This record gives sequence, C-alpha cells and structure tokens, in this order.
Amino acid sequence: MSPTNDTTKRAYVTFLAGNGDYVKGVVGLAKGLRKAESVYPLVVAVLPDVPEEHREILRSQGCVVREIEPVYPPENQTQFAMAYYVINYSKLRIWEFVEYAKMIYLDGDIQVLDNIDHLFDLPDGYFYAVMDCFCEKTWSSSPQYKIGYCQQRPEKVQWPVEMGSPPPLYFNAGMFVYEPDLLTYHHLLETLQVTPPTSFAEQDFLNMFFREIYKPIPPVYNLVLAMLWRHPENVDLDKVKVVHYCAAGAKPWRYTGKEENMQRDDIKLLVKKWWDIYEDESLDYKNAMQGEPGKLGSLISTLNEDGVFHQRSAPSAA
Ligand SMILES: O=c1ccn([C@@H]2O[C@H](COP(=O)(O)OP(=O)(O)O)[C@@H](O)[C@H]2O)c(=O)[nH]1
Ligand SMILES: OC[C@H]1O[C@H](O[C@@H]2[C@@H](O)[C@H](O)[C@@H](O)[C@H](O)[C@@H]2O)[C@H](O)[C@@H](O)[C@H]1O
Ligand SMILES: [Mn+2]
Repeated sequence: MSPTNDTTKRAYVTFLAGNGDYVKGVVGLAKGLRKAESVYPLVVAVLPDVPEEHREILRSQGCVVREIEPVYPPENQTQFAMAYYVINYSKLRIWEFVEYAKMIYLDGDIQVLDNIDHLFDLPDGYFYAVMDCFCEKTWSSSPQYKIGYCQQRPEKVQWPVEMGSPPPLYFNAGMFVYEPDLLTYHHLLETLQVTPPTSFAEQDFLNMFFREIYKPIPPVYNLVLAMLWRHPENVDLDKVKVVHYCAAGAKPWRYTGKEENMQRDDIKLLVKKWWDIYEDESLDYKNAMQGEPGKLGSLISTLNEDGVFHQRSAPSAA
C-alpha cells in the first residue's frame, strides 16, 4: 500500500522511563535529529515516573511529551537478559498514537547521524527493522548462542537439521518503522497477556507478533554496536546512519571505557560523536529556531496539542 504522504501524520517516537539519566539519551536524540535536518517532530512516550523537570527539558528541546501507562507482561518467573527489560513492554503503548499514520520508533540510546526521513516513504502494511545479532553473552541462554549460530553469518555454523528449521529472521527492537493502529494495539495487549515472557522481553514478543509482515532493512539504520566486533564484515562505519549504543558500557552519557570492547577506537569515535551533538548548543531547540530560515528549510511551526511549537516542512512543491 502506498504510504500516507500527509507529512503532518508522521513523527519519530521514543520511550522514557524513570527519573535517571536516560533523559540525556533522549535530549541527544532530539538534537541529533535536528542536526540531521529531519522535518518531523520527536514524540516522547513517558511513564508516570518521569519527573516534570525532565518533561520540561524535553519540551524545551522541541519534543512532544505524551504520558503513557505502564504495560506489564503476565505474572512470570522469567529471568530477563537484563532485569530492567520488564519496563520495556510499555513501549507497546505507541501503537495507540493514532494521530500519526506512520512513526519511526527509536530507543533513547540511539543517535541519528544522517537524515533517515525517507524511511517514512516505505510502503504501508509492513514492520521494518534491522536484524539483530545473537553472538553476545546476553544471548547465552538461547539455542542459537549454544551452537554458535547467528543470522548475520548463517553460513558460518549451519542450523542442524535435528533442531528443526532455523529461527525466523529476528529484529532488534531499538528501531522500527510502523503504523499506529487501535486494532493492532488492542490485539498486541490481549496477545501479551497470554504469552509467557522470554529473556528479551518485548523484543521477543514483537518479533513473534509481527513475524508475518517483518521486512529487514539495511544495518546502516540501526548499528547494534556488537556488530563491530562480531561481524565487522557487515559494517561500513562511514555509511552508518543510526547508531544504537546497546552494548554493555556503551551508553555515552555513562561511558567509562572500562567494560569489554569499550577501549576500541571505533567505540571511542562513536561515543565522541554522541557527545559532540549533545554538547552542541547551536542544536538546542531555542537556538536552532533562530537560525537563518534557509538553514532548516522553509519550516512551518504549528502549535500542537501540548501547546508546544514544533517544526514541519513546508509541503514539497512536487
Ligand atoms: O531506565 C531506563 C531503561 C530504558 N529506558 C528506555 O527503554 C529503552 C530500551 O532500553 P535499553 O536501550 O537500555 O536496552 P538495550 O537497547 O540496551 O537492550 C531505552 O533506550 C530507553 O528509551 C528508559 O527510558 N529508562
Ligand atoms: O527489552 C529487550 C531489549 O532488547 C534489545 O536490546 C538487546 C539486543 O540488542 C541484544 O541483541 C543485545 O545483545 C543486547 O545488548 C541488547 O540489550 C533492544 O535493543 C532493546 O530496545 C530492548 O528491546
Ligand atoms: Mn537500546
């Protein structure tokens, strides 16, 4: 289906929980999208525990702040790969944002280094995301990890016939292109309540739920950092548009360089890129809006329901 070309119904969306330091990740993301000259707003879905002071910081950076209620998986004894993953089920609320027809979800620990607005033009009816990697210790309880199989290099270790068919293509849920829709939203929540949780929480659940319409997009749209040491042959750093700081110790705002792989030159370069954007005051919303009109294209600001000005591109002449 041809995608909606109503640019007012397109937005980026991220998720923020807690009163900790992930708010820095979201500020960095908002500034990175501005540096990449994206013409769409960034919606931030915040849990009730995000303090008003953090919400104000996000509004002052031009974000549209939307409070969501938490989503919990059914009672379970699951050991998540990371204990805090349980809060990530709340990401499912973004299917309720039906004032938008097409959204690109980005984790708060993601940075956009190059304009990716063209992804909004992908045909409707599919779920687009980048394939993940199974080689990190976080996967150690999975059958793939135990036999050394990874979808990034399927020819390296063949999937044994006695284990049935290889797992379907599996995406990283830190970045995806999707269409908010109330029927899908209610189906997601109903299905969640009857689905036993697994180690990668909502990422596993989304992979199961959207497996029929999942379409892989190139790794330049979500560089899962472990790819740099697990599958360097699949990475061309000069072409990467989106960096996902999901490896242990890689969150730029917490970076100490002490964890495994964190002394790599490419990691140091990517962490510096994040900090350069985060500390660039010319990218602050209040300053960027005073830039010469040509710099940010002929933008039309509209007042949104939150009473926050945010930018939209002028409808293209074409
Ligand atoms: O304390 C937290 C933990 C997670 N998140 C949000 O949930 C996303 C997923 O968590 P994370 O990126 O840490 O998972 P990873 O990609 O590292 O597995 C983050 O990017 C944030 O957007 C948050 O806001 N506060
Ligand atoms: O709640 C589960 C999370 O699962 C994913 O992170 C994982 C995955 O990328 C593994 O492949 C890595 O090994 C690991 O480090 C990393 O944390 C998503 O990025 C995150 O948004 C969220 O869905
Ligand atoms: Mn992440």
